[in-house]
Amino acid sequence: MTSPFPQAGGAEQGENRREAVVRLSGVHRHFGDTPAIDGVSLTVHKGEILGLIGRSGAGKSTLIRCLNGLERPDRGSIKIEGREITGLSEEQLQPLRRRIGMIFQHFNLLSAKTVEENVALPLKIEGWSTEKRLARAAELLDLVGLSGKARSYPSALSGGQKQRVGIARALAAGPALLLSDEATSALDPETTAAILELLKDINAKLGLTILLITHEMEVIRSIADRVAVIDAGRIVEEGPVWSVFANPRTAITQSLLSGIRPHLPQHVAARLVSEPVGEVVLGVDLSGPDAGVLLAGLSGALAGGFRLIHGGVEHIQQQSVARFFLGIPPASDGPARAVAYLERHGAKVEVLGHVPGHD
Ligand SMILES: Nc1ncnc2c1ncn2[C@@H]1O[C@H](COP(=O)(O)OP(=O)(O)OP(=O)(O)O)[C@@H](O)[C@H]1O
Repeated sequence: MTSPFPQAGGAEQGENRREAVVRLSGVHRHFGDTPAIDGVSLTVHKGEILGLIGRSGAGKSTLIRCLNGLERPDRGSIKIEGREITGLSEEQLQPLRRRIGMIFQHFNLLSAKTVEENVALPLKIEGWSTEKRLARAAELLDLVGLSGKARSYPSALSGGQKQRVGIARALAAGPALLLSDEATSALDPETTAAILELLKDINAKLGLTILLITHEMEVIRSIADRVAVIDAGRIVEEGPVWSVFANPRTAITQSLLSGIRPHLPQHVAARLVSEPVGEVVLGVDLSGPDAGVLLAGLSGALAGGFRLIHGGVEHIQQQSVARFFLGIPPASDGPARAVAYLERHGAKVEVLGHVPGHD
């Protein structure tokens, strides 16, 4: 049987890496005075997982609706697999919509149909025979780890299982793109991790291209290759996930990251003063291979030592991304030497203030 999936595979995948599945150029969609989408240019490359993150009202839903042709941009271009969709009629859009599989926050399963019927439904629309549909549904349920549930009804499933059915259904017709719209927002952390792991697995196994819409940086960190940050209808920052985590340039990205990046503990922050009394507190950001060994080196370079107040090193896409807070004794040239040492090793250092009493 030929596979309905876009195939992954060594060299072939490497060559296709930069091929665009979706390309938006200068897309605008205004509602009265509200620029819901305000000049968005964004490309989703074949085989990648692109995370699109933004706060409520940033324009994510409008962008999705433009992508599947439910909303027409005021201007700009949207290409799916190289084909311009903005001028197409409803009828012309139908086959293109089927190139995009979608999964949703609330799963959107049909409660009166069994799991296998839900999964097979898109194939009915494609005109597949019952036998072929059920065989494909069985294959997909196996892929998402739900082989034993084919005859169950959605009401008998957990949230995580329902989303697995949603994923199987979205993949049924062999889409070019899987669009995940807040697909884990209704799930607990453990189930979220399992579903994200499954998406990552399918991406690796099948080379499936995924556009992941979310308001949670945690989700982006777990599985995305690249991230684009949308704010007030504009893409304000875009890049490899590790790079944006290591060096968020905009206030909105910093704010979206604030919940999951180490920050100076409140009780220390409350005691910070600007006058040069007591220990100097430094905020240090560093990405790259040196992050893990930097502190050992700093220890050797500073006669008076230092205090690790908070923070650590995490690994994103095989890159180490470090963020920590140090207390340096004020004596002699310790703080200046610490800053010079850290900057020499590529760290971004911020002098946050002094903590009186910590001498
Ligand atoms: N049909 C509409 N009519 C008028 N304004 C709209 C319409 N759809 C969206 N908007 C406005 O466009 C902006 C972007 O909305 P959108 O729903 O795309 O944001 P979002 O990022 O998806 O938010 P959420 O995460 O809350 O769903 C908001 O200011 C919203 O009020």
